[in-house]
Amino acid sequence: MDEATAFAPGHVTAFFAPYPDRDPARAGSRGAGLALSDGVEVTVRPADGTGEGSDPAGDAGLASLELDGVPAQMEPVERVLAELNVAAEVAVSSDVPVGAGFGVSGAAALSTALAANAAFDLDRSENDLVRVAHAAEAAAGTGLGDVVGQFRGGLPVRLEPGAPGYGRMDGVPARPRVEYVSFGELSTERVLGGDLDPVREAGEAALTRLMRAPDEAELLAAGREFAVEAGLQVPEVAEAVEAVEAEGGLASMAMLGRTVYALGTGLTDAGYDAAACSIHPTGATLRPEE
Ligand SMILES: Nc1ncnc2c1ncn2[C@@H]1O[C@H](COP(=O)(O)OP(=O)(O)O)[C@@H](O)[C@H]1O
Ligand SMILES: CC(C)(COP(=O)(O)O)[C@@H](O)C(=O)O
Repeated sequence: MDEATAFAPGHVTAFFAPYPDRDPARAGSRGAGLALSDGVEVTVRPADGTGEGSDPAGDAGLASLELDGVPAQMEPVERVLAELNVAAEVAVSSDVPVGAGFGVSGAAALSTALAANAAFDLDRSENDLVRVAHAAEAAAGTGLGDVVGQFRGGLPVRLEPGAPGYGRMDGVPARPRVEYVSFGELSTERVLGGDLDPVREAGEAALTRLMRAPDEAELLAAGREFAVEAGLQVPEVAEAVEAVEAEGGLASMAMLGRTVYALGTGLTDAGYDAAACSIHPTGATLRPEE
């Protein structure tokens, strides 16, 4: 095939308990979040234009990457192509801001894996491609739980950490409208490189709370409590969450970004100029051939 395109939903983590591991396929997080209809589309094109199988010359990897038309770097994408042993040009376009808690790096890695498999006829299974993307993301230090959530869709719950074969998923059976406002980036690498004990403790408490009553309101409430307990809340987000609650709505902080998300019309009701989307029901997918 000349080229292939895949889509992965943005993934907002409501709360997480990180479990790093030397094996990046076993590394991951427990927690829960929201897979959004807004997300990331990736087109993969063989660098030599032939698209015939893997690259025996040994120069496999990323030939070039554009993010919304501008040359950019994304380590998880580079790692996916190196692991799949193909040389490709990658074009990423994102509906959601990068570095702001929507798991753009995980979505780009997962879409790249799905599209590269099609473009190069690699004959890998979906679980295998998810594992490659998950391990690339964990090894790059840009995320732990986004890829498996983005593959599942809905309101994914990570009961056990890790790629397919190691992790275990569940979900919250609801499909709310979601609004979000982003105030900017928060470094995932910096938080994951810091003291994870308080984050893990708060994440475990939030997961226990959610699984007692797994609905959308509890997901938001558990996320709100987690942000405070884990010491991750940032002032602009806290202010917006309070403004939404003052109008009777539910909001919380997107991990890990300076981003607030709300159910329904919570942010517009509080006077914010918010983006709106729905829950992505099925998760990441190859775009059908035209
Ligand atoms: N302009 C940019 N701003 C922020 N990150 C960028 C940009 N261009 C490329 N990147 C890459 O995008 C990824 C963002 O991933 P991450 O920090 O996990 O944020 P997100 O919350 O979107 O997943 C990183 O791999 C980073 O190197
Ligand atoms: C919270 C995070 C560790 C990072 O999320 P992001 O900054 O969106 O890449 C996520 O991967 C998770 O495990 O839940």
